[in-house]
Amino acid sequence: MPTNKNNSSHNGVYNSNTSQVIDPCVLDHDKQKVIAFHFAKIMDSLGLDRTDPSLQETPNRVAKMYVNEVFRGLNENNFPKITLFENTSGYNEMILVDRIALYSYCEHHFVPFFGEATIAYIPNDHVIGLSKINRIVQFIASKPQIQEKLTTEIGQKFNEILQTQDVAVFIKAHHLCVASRGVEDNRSVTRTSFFSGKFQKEKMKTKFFDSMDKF
Ligand SMILES: Nc1nc2c(ncn2[C@@H]2O[C@H](COP(=O)(O)OP(=O)(O)OP(=O)(O)O)[C@@H](O)[C@H]2O)c(=O)[nH]1
Ligand SMILES: [Zn+2]
Repeated sequence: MPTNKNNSSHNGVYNSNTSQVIDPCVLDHDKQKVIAFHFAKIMDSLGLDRTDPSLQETPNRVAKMYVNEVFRGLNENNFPKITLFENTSGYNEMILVDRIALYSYCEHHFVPFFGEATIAYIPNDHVIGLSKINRIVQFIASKPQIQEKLTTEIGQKFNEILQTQDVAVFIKAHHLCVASRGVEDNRSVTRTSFFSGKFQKEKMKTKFFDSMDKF
């Protein structure tokens, strides 16, 4: 264990700027500070020298990344602003958005899984702004989970927002917990899908898969 003047052995919140440990009761609302404190402990347990200038800010950096970025989907207040338009043209065919970049985290190992999502729906009274589809997918992906749950949650969220049962979701992802450790298979890909309403019919599933970009 390295010796460290920033002392992680106290039961409190670590502040790398002041090198002080703060009573956690004072700041228990502040997730970032609590996470930084505990991440500093993890680093100490691994024998990392947190006095190294390159590592000094790592606990705060990781905490900021967890709360504001990669796990922002845990806080519903971060849900993106949604723009719906009246379906004035009476469009009643499938709308499909393909190749949506997706980054999530495996809840078992806390390492990323990433890939692409395809979303399709048949509108009722409203259509959604296209970029909002990407934003919703990215928001729901931004938390620790398994791919199956992510797929279902995205499908159900679009059912709710678009007020239509006719939704399909397909996700293709690489899991770093499979690729970079454990079985160390960096070739295998996991595919999951969600079908509701008309998309449960074989004909619509075929249409959905035929419309997807094959590359
Ligand atoms: N179904 C499902 N499993 C996942 C997902 N992400 C990771 N896993 C699996 O979760 C399992 C956790 O298994 P454990 O045996 O508890 O963990 P482990 O000892 O690290 O297992 P290995 O990865 O086989 O080394 C592993 O088989 C992972 O591949 C996911 O999105 N869906
Ligand atoms: Zn995993």
